[in-house]
Amino acid sequence: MPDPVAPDAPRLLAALASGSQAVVDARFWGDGVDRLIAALGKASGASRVWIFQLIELQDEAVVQDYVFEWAAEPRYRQLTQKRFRFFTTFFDDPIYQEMVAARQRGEAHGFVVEAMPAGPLRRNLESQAIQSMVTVPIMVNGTWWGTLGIDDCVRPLDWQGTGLQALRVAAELIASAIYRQQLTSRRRQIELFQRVTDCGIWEVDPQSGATWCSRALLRTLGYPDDYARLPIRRLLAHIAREDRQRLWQRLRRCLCSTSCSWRLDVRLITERGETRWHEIVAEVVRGPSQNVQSLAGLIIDVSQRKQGEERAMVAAEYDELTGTLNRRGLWRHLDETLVDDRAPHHLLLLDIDHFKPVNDRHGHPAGDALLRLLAQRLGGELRAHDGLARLGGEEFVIVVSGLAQPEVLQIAERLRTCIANAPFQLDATPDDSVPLSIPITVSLGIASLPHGTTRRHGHTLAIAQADRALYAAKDGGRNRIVAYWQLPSASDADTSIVDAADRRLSGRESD
Ligand SMILES: Nc1nc2c(ncn2[C@@H]2O[C@H](COP(=O)(O)OP(=O)(O)OP(=O)(O)O)[C@@H](O)[C@H]2O)c(=O)[nH]1
Repeated sequence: MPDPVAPDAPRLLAALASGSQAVVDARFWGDGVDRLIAALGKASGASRVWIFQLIELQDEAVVQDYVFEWAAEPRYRQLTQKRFRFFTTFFDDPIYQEMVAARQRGEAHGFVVEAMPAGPLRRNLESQAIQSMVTVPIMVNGTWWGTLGIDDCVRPLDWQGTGLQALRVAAELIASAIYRQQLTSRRRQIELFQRVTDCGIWEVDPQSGATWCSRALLRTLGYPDDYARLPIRRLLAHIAREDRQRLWQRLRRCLCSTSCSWRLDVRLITERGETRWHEIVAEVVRGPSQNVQSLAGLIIDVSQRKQGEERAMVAAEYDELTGTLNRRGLWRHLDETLVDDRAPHHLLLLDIDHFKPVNDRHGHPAGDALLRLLAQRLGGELRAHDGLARLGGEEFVIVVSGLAQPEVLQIAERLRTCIANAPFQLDATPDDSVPLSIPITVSLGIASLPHGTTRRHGHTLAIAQADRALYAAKDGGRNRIVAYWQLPSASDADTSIVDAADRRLSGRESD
């Protein structure tokens, strides 16, 4: 066996210098690596320089891919050979298994094949006509990413000393190029993700109150991309006042509990002063003693979704013909209004007198137009927070709060007269070629919304009592008001009428 020769160290160091410049200058990191390994190959006089990337480390084998190569002559080329595409090497040789374990620790190996103990590894190298080999692991961010290797198929090269140190530096250079490339591609992914999803990224340090916001979020809020400090209070000032309280509550609840994530819709005030709905998605990172170490997440522009939800809510809770609340909307309005259990609440049931002849004489479209005008006129007489709903047909419900019985009777009287005193002016319809003036009257039944019962029962009872009062008003000649408490048979315990009202409210009774 000829004596091993050492590679020419000064030439290797010069190659390292020119190669490292190439790595720094290259627009695409792979081009720089190609030039570095070519410089190393030429300076060492070796047959081949290669880089394997680690794909998967298994219990019994390692899967790698051949990703870079420089060859002194075409006959030394292996990169294009199919057998090196995602190839698996089994640990059937303990020397190889130990080598893989050492690579994970960042250790290099140099060996002359003829001096190796017999076994699968030596046979493998001999089958490739390799006389000597050196391998240096490429450690990216402390983890074995792949291996830089040099094969000599002509001489036994001895890679100790300066030669090996030069290769270690080369592996470091390659690792930093890979790391830079990983960071760039991660930044690109984040930017793309933000552009596509209209979202920003944020992080809060609960100890110091310091925040970090992604560029997109800073831009949305009107700060420069590289804005240095944005204290949490300043960040929260961009949340609409009505939502800030909810957000604080959620933050406090999360800090006191063991929950790890939450979501909340808030209105965000953008740099242009626009208010846009955003969804905050938060993830809590806790330490070993459950203490909150950081709070981070996304803030996603959901204004389009909110508009859709609002449109759906309007469609679900408002009457298509008149624009007033429908039955479902009335239930929600009652639920919200009756939260204040101390104020008196009253329910007025209003029904057009002899509406059928209007339809019969002028046609359904004229009847519809009249219902629309009636709703407008009633709305004009009511306060913004009074509820106006169409139960169906020509029957409306009005909910008034905070007024005593005499005042409620006055309101009902005002509604009755404002309708009876001025006929409704209708445009010409297919049935009537001239504009119409239709006088109508309405009858009203009034009931108090009872306190101290379950909501559902209270609503139903009030509707039933108002219905009974309305029936009395119709019976008494129409165009009049009757309050349930004025009826001789009035009794809060009268539940026989509730079932009928229940049917009416849940729409089981035909309109
Ligand atoms: N144009 C129109 N008519 C409706 C609508 N819903 C119900 N109606 C009509 O309203 C009329 C209600 O008639 P009735 O229940 O007999 O009551 P009325 O004629 O108003 O008589 P009283 O209530 O007893 O004073 C019927 O002709 C229904 O067809 C609607 O959405 N549009």
